[in-house]
Amino acid sequence: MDVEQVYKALTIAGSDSGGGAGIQADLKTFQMLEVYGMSAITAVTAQNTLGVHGIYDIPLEGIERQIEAVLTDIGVDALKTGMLSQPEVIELVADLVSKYKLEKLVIDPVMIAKGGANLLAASAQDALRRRLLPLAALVTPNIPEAEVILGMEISSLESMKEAAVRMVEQFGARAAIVKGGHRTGDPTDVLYDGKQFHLMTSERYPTRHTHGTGCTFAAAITAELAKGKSLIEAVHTAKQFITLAIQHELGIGNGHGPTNHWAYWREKHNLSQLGGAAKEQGQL
Ligand SMILES: Nc1ncnc2c1ncn2[C@@H]1O[C@H](COP(=O)(O)OP(=O)(O)OP(=O)(O)O)[C@@H](O)[C@H]1O
Ligand SMILES: Cc1ncc(CO)c(N)n1
Repeated sequence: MDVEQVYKALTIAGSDSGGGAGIQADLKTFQMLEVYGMSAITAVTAQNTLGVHGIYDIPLEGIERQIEAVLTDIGVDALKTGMLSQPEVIELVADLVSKYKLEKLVIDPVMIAKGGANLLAASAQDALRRRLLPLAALVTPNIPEAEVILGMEISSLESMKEAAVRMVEQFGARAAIVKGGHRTGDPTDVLYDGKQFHLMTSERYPTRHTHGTGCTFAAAITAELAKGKSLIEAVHTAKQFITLAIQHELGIGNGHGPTNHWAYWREKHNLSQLGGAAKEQGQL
């Protein structure tokens, strides 16, 4: 029987005890896209679907050792960053990405959780712009994050395009995708790859269960890049992955619940979907 190659991806991010965002969302996504997932935890959050109840930063040395342990033995085909919390963590990640010449770096510039908790110190914004963006193969801001990074208002498709171009031309990312989840109507994400725009629109599902959508989307892109897919192919697969994950919400928790990380795999294998949406529609 044929045996296929194993591809490896690393996430450097915060832990979400509720399992819907952060490290947990990333590892679930890597697994469902058949990529071997590894993690370096930057902060532990006590979190559920109702909000963030505590944040406990991991000492810098502990973060460095996790990343070095993975890189010096197992190696990575692609990596992503999520919640980096403090400016020193950004400096450390930038140093290690340069030291190990890691090319396939996806930066999800996580700043604020859906419930409003701050996941990136204000003092870290400058380090993010100065140190991390120039190393990014792709940066994946939502609209409020792009507004903070660029100091501009984004209220139209045209300004989303301008924001994506500025991430590349002014801050040195090789590509940028500005996500449209925070606008009304069917969400359009704007990708600028340094040469041209690619617009991706999906149906908007009217659900409150969108906790961790950004993490899941960026993790899916990272997994596909790890397999050697082109940026455009990776983003298209990730868009399908996140759209199905939102469509087939699990209906877990009393607040903003997680997305369904099984949905893409189950659709691909022609299996019926798991979850709360089916229950509400009377199918269970
Ligand atoms: N209700 C929805 N229906 C369909 N697609 C959505 C919906 N909300 C967001 N998306 C899509 O999900 C992806 C993630 O976008 P979003 O803007 O929600 O990220 P985010 O704000 O960084 O997420 P988070 O901070 O919760 O992790 C994008 O492709 C976006 O278009
Ligand atoms: C740990 C963590 N990372 C990222 C987000 C953003 O969704 C979150 N809520 N929690």
